[in-house]
Amino acid sequence: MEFTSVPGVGEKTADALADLDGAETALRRGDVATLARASGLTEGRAAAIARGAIRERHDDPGGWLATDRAREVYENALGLLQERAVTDYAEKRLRTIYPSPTESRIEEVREWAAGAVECEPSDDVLDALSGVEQPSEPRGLRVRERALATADAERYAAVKDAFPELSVEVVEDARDLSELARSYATVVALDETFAGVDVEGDVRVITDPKNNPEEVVPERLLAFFAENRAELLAALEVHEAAGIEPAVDPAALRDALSRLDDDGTVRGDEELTRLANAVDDLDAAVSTAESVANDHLRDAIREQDVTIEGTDFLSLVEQGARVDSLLSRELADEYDAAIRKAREHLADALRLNESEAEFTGRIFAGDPTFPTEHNEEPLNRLRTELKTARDRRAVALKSELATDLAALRDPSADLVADALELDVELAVARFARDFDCVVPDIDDEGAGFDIEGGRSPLLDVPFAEAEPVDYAVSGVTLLSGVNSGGKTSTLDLVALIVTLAHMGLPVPAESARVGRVSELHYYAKSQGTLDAGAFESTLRDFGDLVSGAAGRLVLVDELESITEPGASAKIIAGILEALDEQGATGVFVSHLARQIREAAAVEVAVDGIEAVGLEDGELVVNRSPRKDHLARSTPELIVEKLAREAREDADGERGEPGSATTGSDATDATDTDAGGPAFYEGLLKKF
Ligand SMILES: Nc1ncnc2c1ncn2[C@@H]1O[C@H](COP(=O)(O)OP(=O)(O)OP(=O)(O)O)[C@@H](O)[C@H]1O
Repeated sequence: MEFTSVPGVGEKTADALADLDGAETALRRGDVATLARASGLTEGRAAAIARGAIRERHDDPGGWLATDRAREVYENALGLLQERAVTDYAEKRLRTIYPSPTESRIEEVREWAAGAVECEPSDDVLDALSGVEQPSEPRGLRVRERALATADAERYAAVKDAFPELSVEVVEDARDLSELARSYATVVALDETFAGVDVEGDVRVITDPKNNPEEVVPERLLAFFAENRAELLAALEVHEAAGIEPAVDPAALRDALSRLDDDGTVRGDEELTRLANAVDDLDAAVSTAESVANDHLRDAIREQDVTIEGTDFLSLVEQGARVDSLLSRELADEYDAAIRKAREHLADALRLNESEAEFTGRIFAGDPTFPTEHNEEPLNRLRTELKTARDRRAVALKSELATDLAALRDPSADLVADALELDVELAVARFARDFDCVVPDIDDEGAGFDIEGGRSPLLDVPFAEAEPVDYAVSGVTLLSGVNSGGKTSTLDLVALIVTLAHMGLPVPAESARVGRVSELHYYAKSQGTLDAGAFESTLRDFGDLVSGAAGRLVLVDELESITEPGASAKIIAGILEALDEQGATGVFVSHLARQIREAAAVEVAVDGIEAVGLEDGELVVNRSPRKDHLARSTPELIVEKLAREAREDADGERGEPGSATTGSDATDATDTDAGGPAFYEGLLKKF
C-alpha cells in the first residue's frame, strides 16, 4: 500500500508506517493503538492519519463540519463520549469517529456501534480498564556482558542500528574473536565463516540476528514484559471481568510473568540464586572460614602442652627461626583439622558444587601458620569461575524464558489492544445509556429531519431536566419564539442529532429520522452589529454558502444582529430564497420572522416556540416548535399583557368586570388616559 496516498501522510511518516508490522490492517481498522507504535507518531497524529485513511477508503471528500459552530458541536459531542472513556487510548480512538456524508462509512460505524451498545459497562470492567495502557517499548536498555562480532563492515552498520542494546565489534579473524570472548561473557559472531571455529569462551554463531532477536538479546523481550506487566495483567482482568475470550492463554502469560523480575531478570531459579549469592558472599565467607580455622588452632594451642627441646629453643632464640616450624611439628594434625574446617565452611556457606569446592583446597593450603590466611590467587580463580557460571546461567535462563515469551508477544499486544478497543465500545454504550439514545433512521430524502422526544445533553441544565423536543423540518424554515424559549437550544439539538447520526452513532431522542446531509453549516448568533468590513465578509460567506447548497443543512441563529433590522430582514429573505432554490434544508432562528416573510419572494415556512402561560412571573414555554406558527415575541407578549391589565383596570374602575368597551363613557375615559387600554391595543396591532 502507498502510505503517502493517505491524506496527511508525508514521506517520513510513510517510512515509519512501512516499518510497522500490521500498519495496513491498523489503518483499515482505525486502530490508533497500533499506528501509534510507528516511530515518531504520537497518538494524536495516529488518530488524524487513521481518519485520513478512513476518508480515503470511503471516498469521503471531508469538510462535513463546514463552520466553526458545527465543529464546536462535534467537539462537544466527542467530549461527552470521551468523558465516558477510561483510557487515554480510547479518548484518541474516539476521534476516528467523525461525521461523514458517505453512506458506506456511516454504515460501517453503525454496525460497529450496534455491537458496542450491547456491551455491559460493569464497575469491575471499568476498574480493570483504568490499569490498561498501550504497552511501551523498552528504551535505553544496555547489555554489557554480550557483544556482537562481525568481519563485514556493512553488516556492522546494519546490526548496530538493529541492536542498540549491545556492543558491536569488528573482528578480523578467530584470534580477534577469542580476544573478544575474554572480555565478554558471551560473544555472538554474525558471519558464516566463524561457524565451527574453535575459540575458548562462550561464542555462538547466529547469522540472521534480526530473525532471532530473542536469542541475540533476550533482554529486550524480557524488558517488554517486565515493564508492561501491570498493563498486561490489567488487560487480562478486563477480559475476565467482561467475560471475553482473551487473545493470549491467561495461564501461560501469568506463568511467564511470574518467572520474570521487575528488572527483566529471571526469577526463582535456585541455581542462579546460588551462584549469584556465592559471588556476592565470597569475600565474607572466606574471612569467616579463616576465623573458623584460627579459632580451632587457638583452642588447640591453648590446650596443648608443648615441650620444646633445647636445640629447638636455641635455634628459635639464636637463629630467628619462626614458631611456625614448631607449629608444623607439634600441631600438624590440629592444623590439618583447622584447614579442613575452613575449607568445609567455605564450601558449605557458599553451597559450592564439587568442582567449585576443589578450589577451597588451594585457597586454604600451604605450610602451617598461625593465624592462618587464605591464598589470593585460587580465590580469584574461584571468583571468576562463579561469575562466569552465574552469567551463563542467567543468559541461558533469559533465552529460555524469552523463547516462551516470544510466542506470547503478539497475542499479548492483541490482548491489550482488545481491552482498549472494548473501552471505546463501552464509551459509546455508556453515552447511549446515559442519554437515552436511539438508532436514527437515515435516508436520502433530502437534508430534512424529524426528531421526536429529542433531549440535548449540551443544555446548561442537568440532562434529567432537559425537556423533550419534537421538531421536523424539510426545506427552508424560520423559527420564531419568545426570548429564552429554547430556539438556540433547538438548533443545538438538531445539529447534535444530525452530527451524531452522520458519525454512525445513536442519538439522544425517542426517535429520529435524518436525511443524509452533505455538509453541516451552523452559524452561531453574532455578538452584536458588525462593522462594514466584517459585515461584507459575512455576506460573502453566505454568498458562497448558497451556491451548490443541495444536500446541505443550514442552521443560522439570529443573523439579524449583524446589521440594522430593516436591512437584516431583506438579507435573510434573500438567503432563504437562494437556499430554497437550491433545494437545501435550513432553519433560521429570527425575531424578524414576519418582516422576513414579507420581504421574501417565495413562500417561507415559519415555526414558533410559544409561551403557553406564566408561572411565578416566568413564561412557561412549550419547547417543541409549533409548525406553521409565528410565535409571539417577548415584547409582543408583554404589550399584550399590559393591554389586558389596562383593560381589566378600566373595567374595575367602572365596576364592569369582563367588559372592555361598553358604552361611550367608558370609551371616553380610556381614550383620555395615555397609558390606558387604547394605547396598548394600538401597540398590539402593530405586531
Ligand atoms: N428543551 C429544554 N429543556 C430544558 N431547558 C431548556 C430547553 N431548551 C432551553 N432550555 C433552557 O432555556 C434557556 C434558554 O434557551 P435558549 O437560549 O435556547 O433560548 P432562545 O430562545 O434561543 O433565547 P433568545 O431568544 O434569548 O436567544 C436555556 O439556557 C435552558 O436553560
